[in-house]
Amino acid sequence: MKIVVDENMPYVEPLFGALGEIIPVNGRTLTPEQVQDADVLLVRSVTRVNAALLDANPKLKFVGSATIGTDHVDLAYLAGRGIPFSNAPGCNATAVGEFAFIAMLELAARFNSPLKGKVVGIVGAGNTGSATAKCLEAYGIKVLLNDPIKAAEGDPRHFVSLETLLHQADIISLHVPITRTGEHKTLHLFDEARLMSLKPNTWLVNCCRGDVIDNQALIKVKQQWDDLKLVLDVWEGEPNPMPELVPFAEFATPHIAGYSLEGKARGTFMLYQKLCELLAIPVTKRLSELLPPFHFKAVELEQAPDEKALLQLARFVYDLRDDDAVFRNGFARSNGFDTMRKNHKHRREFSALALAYHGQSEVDWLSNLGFSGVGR
Ligand SMILES: NC(=O)c1ccc[n+]([C@@H]2O[C@H](COP(=O)([O-])OP(=O)(O)OC[C@H]3O[C@@H](n4cnc5c(N)ncnc54)[C@H](O)[C@@H]3O)[C@@H](O)[C@H]2O)c1
Ligand SMILES: O=C(O)[C@H](O)[C@H](O)COP(=O)(O)O
Repeated sequence: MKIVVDENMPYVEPLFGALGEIIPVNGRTLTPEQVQDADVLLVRSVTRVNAALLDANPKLKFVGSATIGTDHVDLAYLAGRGIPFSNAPGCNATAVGEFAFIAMLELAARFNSPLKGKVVGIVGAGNTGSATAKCLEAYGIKVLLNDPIKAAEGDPRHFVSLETLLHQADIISLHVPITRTGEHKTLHLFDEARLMSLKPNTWLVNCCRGDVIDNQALIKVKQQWDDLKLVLDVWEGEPNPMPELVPFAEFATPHIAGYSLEGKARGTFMLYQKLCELLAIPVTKRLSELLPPFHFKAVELEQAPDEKALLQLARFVYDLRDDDAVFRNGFARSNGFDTMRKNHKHRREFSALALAYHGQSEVDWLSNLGFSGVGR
């Protein structure tokens, strides 16, 4: 069995090695010739999976994408040909939630304006939006959710309209898929008019898809309103973000919000499980076997952390400033965006860090935030 795999997908060898011959490829430049005799194709978000790529392959048995988003895959085409497809919903939700939360803590520290006491509006209350809300609520932050689709489906959580959210939230975090048609389309959901309607001193975090914000309009608005603070992980025109926009972002990163080691491992593992199911063979590998130990065994707390100490703890796990510095230095270089993504030193999730403390009940919220081993 020939398994053609994006070379940026970790843990392929230990999971798929026994199932067939693994052929690593550059996902961004993958050609029909490279995939014409594949039995299995495993991609990430940079590969357009469509008729142009696959028409020449008569034997494909499975396509997997180790991602949450599916906007790069022509699902109707695969269904029409009867080729099973699976993505990895939720695989990197914790990573994105923690990324957004850490970004808010970083902004709070940079502008000496505590996160505690602010209201955060989350647009899109699926896996990543809910993971962000979980972190914020664990820390005692009021969260407003906007998701007209979930609301209409009868999701029991309380939802507000986008207008209410824009009016009441101090921070807005975007967690919608990119959709270009329909009643709830998200393409340029944040267009010039909506950006102009943001409250003074709003913080806007985008780690879903670049074109959910009209980036040209964002530049225009930022030229007028310096008090709008931006965290941008995703960009219109990836892998070539608008160079004028980058200096306007407080934190700028190359679409790596979901790049925790745990998230990437979960993504590959979910595809392994799916292929085993399709081939009717047992799942013999375990996700926990894949992850290396974290370099800090445990951190002992003398007292329950205040916001400054919480940021220090978060930085043990992931220091966003490092990725921001690398991005500013490298995004404009030829192939810079993709090179940064390829070479990204995958960070860990809060769960990798154990915390030790005498008074368990005072720090229960740190367990809810995701740290492990809290209390002793
Ligand atoms: N930056 C990254 O590394 C990264 C990582 C993971 C996911 N993503 C992106 O984030 C997106 C969201 O991921 P997810 O796992 O939360 O997906 P999800 O499908 O679990 O949730 C998306 C939610 O958005 C809601 N929604 C759709 N249109 C909306 C609209 N117009 N207004 C408000 N809500 C709307 C849906 O009802 C759904 O609940 C993905 O599609 C992907 O594009 C980016
Ligand atoms: O949709 C997703 O899951 C994310 O955007 C994902 O993190 C993208 O990463 P990539 O597949 O491009 O490596």
